[in-house]
Order: sequence, then C-alpha cells, then structure tokens
Amino acid sequence: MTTSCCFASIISPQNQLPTTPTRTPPSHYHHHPWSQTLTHQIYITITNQIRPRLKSIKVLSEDLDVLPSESFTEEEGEGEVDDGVSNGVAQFVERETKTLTPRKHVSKRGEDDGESYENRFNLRNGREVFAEKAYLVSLERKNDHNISFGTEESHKELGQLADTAGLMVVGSSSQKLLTPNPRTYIGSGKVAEVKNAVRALDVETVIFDDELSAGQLRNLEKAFGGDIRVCDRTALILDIFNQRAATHEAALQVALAQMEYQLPRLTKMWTHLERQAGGQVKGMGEKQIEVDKRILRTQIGVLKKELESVRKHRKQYRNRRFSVPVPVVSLVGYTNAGKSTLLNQLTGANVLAEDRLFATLDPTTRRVQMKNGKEFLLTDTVGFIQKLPTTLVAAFRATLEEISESSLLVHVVDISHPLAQQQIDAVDKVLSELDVASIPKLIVWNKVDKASDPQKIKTEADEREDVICISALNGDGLQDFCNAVQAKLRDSMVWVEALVPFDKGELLSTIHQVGMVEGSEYTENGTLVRAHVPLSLARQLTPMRQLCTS
Ligand SMILES: Nc1nc2c(ncn2[C@@H]2O[C@H](COP(=O)(O)OP(=O)(O)OP(=O)(O)O)[C@@H](O)[C@H]2O)c(=O)[nH]1
Ligand SMILES: [Mg+2]
Repeated sequence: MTTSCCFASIISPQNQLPTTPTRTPPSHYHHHPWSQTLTHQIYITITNQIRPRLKSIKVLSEDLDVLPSESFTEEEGEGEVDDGVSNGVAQFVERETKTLTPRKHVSKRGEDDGESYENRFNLRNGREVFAEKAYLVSLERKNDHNISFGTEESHKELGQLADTAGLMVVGSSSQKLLTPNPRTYIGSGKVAEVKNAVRALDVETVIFDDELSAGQLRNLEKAFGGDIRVCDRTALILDIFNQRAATHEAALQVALAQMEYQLPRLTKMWTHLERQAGGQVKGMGEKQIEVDKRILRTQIGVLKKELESVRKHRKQYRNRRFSVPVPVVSLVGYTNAGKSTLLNQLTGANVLAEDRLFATLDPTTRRVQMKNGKEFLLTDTVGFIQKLPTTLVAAFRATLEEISESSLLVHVVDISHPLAQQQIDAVDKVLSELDVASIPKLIVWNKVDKASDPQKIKTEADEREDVICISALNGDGLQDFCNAVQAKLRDSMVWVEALVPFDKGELLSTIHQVGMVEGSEYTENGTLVRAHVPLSLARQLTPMRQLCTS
C-alpha cells in the first residue's frame, strides 16, 4: 500500500515524505486524514490502488481560504449551553490531567533539530511513517450507566489505536461531565488546560475518544491554534483501516466509509458564511458547499457501484465454493482476540497475526481437515471494537454478512484481557445487528496461557456448556476445539436416510466427507445411508430420500 493509501491521498496533496537530507518534516507535515480536515483546501484525488478503475472521478475544487480568523463560531442549533454549565447547574465535576512521560526530550515547537525528527520515522506495514505526537482526551459521562467500558479502559484502548496508527502518545487527559459540551465537547476550562499541555509537549494531534460533530471539531481546532490538529476516535479507526486495507474491496469499503464520515462535516464547514451573509442570502460559501457535497456524493455513488461489482465477483466465487457443501465455520470476535492465530494453527495458513488492532480486514477462508477425516471451512473475519463507527459497519456490512451464511459462529475471546466480558458484550452487540441469531454459536476462551490463573479459567470453562478453552498460540486445546465444532455442526445438520444409486459414488463420498454417517448398507438398488448432513446436501439428496421412504 502507498502512504495512507486511500483517503489520506484523497483529501490531501501533502502526504509525501520530506526529501531533505536530515528528513525534517515540513512545518505542515501530514500523513493522517484528520490532518487535512477540510479546513482550507479540499483536494480529492483517487488513490493509487483504486485509481485505475476510478479515473472518472478524479476531481477537485480550488483552494478556499475562507475561514474566519480568531473568533469562535457557534454551530447553528447547538444551543446556548455555556461551557460546563447547563440550566444554572454546574456540569463540571472533576478535572484530572495525566501526562505520560515523553519518549524523548521535547523542545518547544520549531526548535526540534533534524536528529530528533529522525527518531520519529518508523516503519509501519512496510512503509516509513512519521510518528506525530498525539495527546488523548476523553470524557466520563456522569451517571451514564449504559457504558460498559469505563473511561479509563476506553482511554487505554484509544492509546492502543493511536499506537496502531503510528502515532506517539505523549499525554492524556479526561474530564467528568454530565453531558458533552455541544460546542467543544469538553468544558472551556478543560480546553485551556489541554491547550497548555499540548503546547508544552509540542503535540501535533489531539485525539478525542468519541465521535465529534463538525462544529466541535472546528471549534476545538480554532481554540488550540491552527497548527494543532484535532481528530476523533472514528477518524482514527478509519485511518487504521485505511493503512491496512490490502485488497481492492477493503480499500473501496474504507474509502466509502471515510467519504460518508466527511460528508456531514463538509456540510457544516462553511455554515459561517451563511451567517456572515445574514443567514438568508445564498453566499459564495453556500454555493461551494453544494458543489463539494455534490462531488462527494458523486464519488460515493461511484464507489458503491464499484463495490457492487467487486461483490458480485466474490459471490460467484463463493457459490462455486459452496457447490461442494462443506460446512462453513466463521471466526468472530473482538480485535486482537487471536482469530487469525487460530486459523493459522489449524490450517497452516499464513494470515497476518500480530499484537496490533485490526490486523485482519478481509475474510480469509481455509479448509480444516480433522484427524477423523472430516472437513470444514474456517473463515477469519474483521475484528470488532466498542464504539465501532457506524459508517464502517455499513461499509463492511457485505463482508460481515458473509458470516450469516455460515453453519456455525465461533466467538473467539481473549480471556486473559481484563475487559473480556465487556469485549464479549461489544461483539454480541454488533452480531445482534447482523441478523445471525439463528446460527449456532461456540464460545472459545483463547490465550488461556496468558491468564493469571489458567487452571481456574479451565475449571470455569468445563462447567459451562458452550465454552472451550484453548491457546491458539501454543496449540493447547485444539483437538477439543475441533471435537466441539464437529458436535455443534451436527446439531445444525439435517437427519437423512437416503438410497444413493451405485452410479452416484461421488455423492456418497461427499456425504462421508461433510456429513456424520451413522450407518450405511448395500442394497440391490444402491447404498442406504443414515447420516446427519448439511441442509444444502440434504436438498441435493431429496430425490434419493424419496426413493428411500417410498
Ligand atoms: N499468549 C497468547 N497470545 C496469543 C494467543 N493467540 C493469539 N495471541 C497473540 O495475540 C495477538 C493478536 O492475534 P491475532 O491472531 O492477530 O488476533 P485477531 O483476532 O486476528 O486480531 P484482528 O485481526 O486485529 O481482529 C498476536 O500477537 C498473537 O500472537 C494465545 O493463545 N496466547
Ligand atoms: Mg486477525
């Protein structure tokens, strides 16, 4: 993949590595999509990967340096709530600022020498990325009991996401509020505090642990000063997907999700011009929004069509695969739970498995041959995460829907993780949106070797019906896993008694290969089999079943 391949290059022309001998990043060095949050320029070019097929939508608009200078712009319809106070009640409950130790000495902005910049070039996914310094901000909503992940855990996960994206986290801060401030998400006092911290730490990007509105993004950027970029959890996840998309389909899906994320933000970007024009007159800015929105919508339409055709091809391939009715087992689970490691262990596949979030974006299917000669297909899928951006779920829906065609779902859980239960809940939530409730499920507690008390975990798993304990890394429990899969698959199969004519030997071996044969005997007219078989095979056997019962 090229640098932040699809959408970073869609929005910005500036994401090249600097070429000076000391490799000092230019003052506006950018490599992440949020670094060009459509403030001054909108450039849309098509990524290297999808360019050959999307030449027709290479666009874009001219440089528009139109933002008002200093003053805060309130977003329309976002209320009069002042920072930290609502209806006379103080919302602001507690402030807390944590500063992580910077990994190296940090000098004042602009005073960094070439050598210190040199240390911030890292190799990520085979390409060199400049590690921007990031500062994390989260909000703890007082009295919000619906959130299963605590602020601290969510904050920690945000740090992992930032690390996965290639950023260097140098500090963080959180605030308790009743509700987020509609203008700046955090209160004004907190904004000032974060501003001081990011200036002192020479931070380039401030990341918020929730999705921000266009107005909040813009107001915060303005409050922190023009050279500090603001982004949210969604933009960060989209950027990781963008960096990791390895196939044409994944690149298209991510580009689509990013454009859909940009669309409402683009809309609000220029609303100040409407106000400047008295809120009535159709000004230049408004015309420009219409133009930009139209361009984005056109591109979204083109991407959707392109995705449709890619999916058609995949479906044809899948149908061919299903012509031999081997049952399909799908691995689902929270990101980093060990799904790809399990697939690799069982099939000798070489799917990338690493201690980073979202290592896998594309489904991979491999054949698993069990010791007793039985077979099933195992599909590895994209991992889930709490607060999964809705644009991503929508864009990846087709990929995820493939799992709805499986005979069995294996929910892989990292049982050594302190938030294992919350991760299970987050996965169940996404699954409930995918209409897969009728598919049997097996729960696998993985990474038992890493748990503080493996024996206790194993005993607990033994007491529960649907849970198998394994260590995908060292292979422990894989035989139990295969046996459990087989038992579960049998539950999802149909009981048949069929008389298979002697000239249909192939069908007979398919029954043995994918079904569970309880007995067979030769008769004058063919072989009489009694077996549990997958539904699709049972359908193929229908005429023979009639033969048998007649
Ligand atoms: N100790 C231990 N580590 C494991 C085990 N299984 C996987 N891991 C490690 O966990 C990390 C994540 O594993 P992956 O297989 O990439 O996880 P995944 O669920 O495919 O992750 P995504 O593709 O991001 O959704 C890797 O560093 C693995 O080596 C295990 O049983 N024990
Ligand atoms: Mg994976």
